Amino acid sequence: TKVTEKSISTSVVGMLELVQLEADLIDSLNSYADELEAKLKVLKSFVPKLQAESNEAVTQMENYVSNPINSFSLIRRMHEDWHDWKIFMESSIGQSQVAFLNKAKLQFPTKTDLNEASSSIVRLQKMYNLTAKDMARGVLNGKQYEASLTALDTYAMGRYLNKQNRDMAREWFVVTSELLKEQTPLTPLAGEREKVLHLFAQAIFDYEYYSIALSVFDHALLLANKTANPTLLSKRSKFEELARKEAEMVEKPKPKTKPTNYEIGCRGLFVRQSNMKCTYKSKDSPFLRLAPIKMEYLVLDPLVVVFHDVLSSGEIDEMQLITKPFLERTLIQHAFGAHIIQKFRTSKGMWINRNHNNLTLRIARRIMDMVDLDLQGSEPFNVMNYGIGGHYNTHYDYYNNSSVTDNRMATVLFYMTDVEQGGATVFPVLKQAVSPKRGSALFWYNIKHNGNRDPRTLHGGCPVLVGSKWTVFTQWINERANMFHRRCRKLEATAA
Ligand SMILES: O=C(O)CCC(=O)C(=O)O
Ligand SMILES: [Fe+2]
Repeated sequence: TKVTEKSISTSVVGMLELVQLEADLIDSLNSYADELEAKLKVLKSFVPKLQAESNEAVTQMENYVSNPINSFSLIRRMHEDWHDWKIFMESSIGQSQVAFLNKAKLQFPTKTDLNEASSSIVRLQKMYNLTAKDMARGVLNGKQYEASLTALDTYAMGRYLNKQNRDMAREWFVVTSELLKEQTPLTPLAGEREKVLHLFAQAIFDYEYYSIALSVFDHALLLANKTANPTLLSKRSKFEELARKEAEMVEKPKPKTKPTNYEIGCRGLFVRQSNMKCTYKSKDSPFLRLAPIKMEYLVLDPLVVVFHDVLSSGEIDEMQLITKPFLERTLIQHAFGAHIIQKFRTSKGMWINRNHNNLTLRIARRIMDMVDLDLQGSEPFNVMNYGIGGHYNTHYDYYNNSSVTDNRMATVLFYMTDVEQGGATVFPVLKQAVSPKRGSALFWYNIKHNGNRDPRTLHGGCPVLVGSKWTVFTQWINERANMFHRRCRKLEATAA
């Protein structure tokens, strides 16, 4: 199934193009201003000269036209010059800039893109327990970033949330009303400040957040600083009355629901277990003899292991380079083979064969060295890039369908970037959270010794809060080629 939706917000790569496009549009707007200015300059310098000539004529009309030279000149001017001025006035300005804008429009984010981006913000807000106010000021998990939202941004969030969560929408509209008092929105259609405030007050009123609407309305009156006219005053008393009723009706804020294990894990609040064990895996293969792998056991049953520094920086760069052009919105596989886009999983991804090139072959060999499993029959590498709020909700990697004969017995997950905040891989049942670290890999068994699926391996990729979870790539290892290991796992033997 081919997806045509661009899904800009689901990957950082898509966002880079948007940044460049906006810069180009601003340049174009600037040259539009230059053209306007050039036209204006002609006018401003010519009009006074025209006026001087005309003034002389008007103040002594008869005298002026009785001179043949003046009258000839007047006739000629009226016959010729004013046609030229008409052409000048009618000549449209900035046509090339308008054309550029029209072309650029094709690349603009769609309504779906904006909805996805909004839903990512909501996801982050819920998952990391963030306030709208902090987010608007660029404070994420207590850390101040050089980023902020405008009143138009926070208003868009309120509008998005209005139908699904009025409490959260209210929070965003409150921030909007505060921002409106500090700043004038940067939109050419807004006009003067007072008018903008009235427009927002009305819009928020229409969404039935009366006390917020009233506070914006009052600020508009304050700015106008003149005795408000009767129409405005009667409107205000309507706002006020509804705001009063609203205050009586507002329910107490609901007690916060207890965070789930997944949320606790994503927030980095699992207690670190102290019985962890580290070792070097060094025998068996030429690669390992040269470069022993640092192994960290997170859980022994089911086995969950982190391998440190297993991909070099150069290998990662190359991997990103060859996969970048092919990243597409990841789909979730559903019953009957249907693939659909889901909020459940927001990322861009692609499949790449293990025998794609020397690098992928080398990585495949390394996986076998690391975990002593055969990759024959397993799916290709799956490369992923998570964008704003990108995540993969909790799931099992194995198929639950009993007709599946070759299930994903184990998973290796390589991290190709550090993620500044968020983006951990969390196992809520095992109470384990692994933060992405460029070059390291996470490994676990999905299937038990007896061949049964192991539901304790439930896991998910937490939403990325800050940073880009760059192409985590996953190798799901199927079991058919590894029947022997199901009963006799070398790795676990090493651990014991
Ligand atoms: O990105 C992650 O941390 C989890 C990815 C995952 O679970 C998967 O690819 O199956
Ligand atoms: Fe998974």
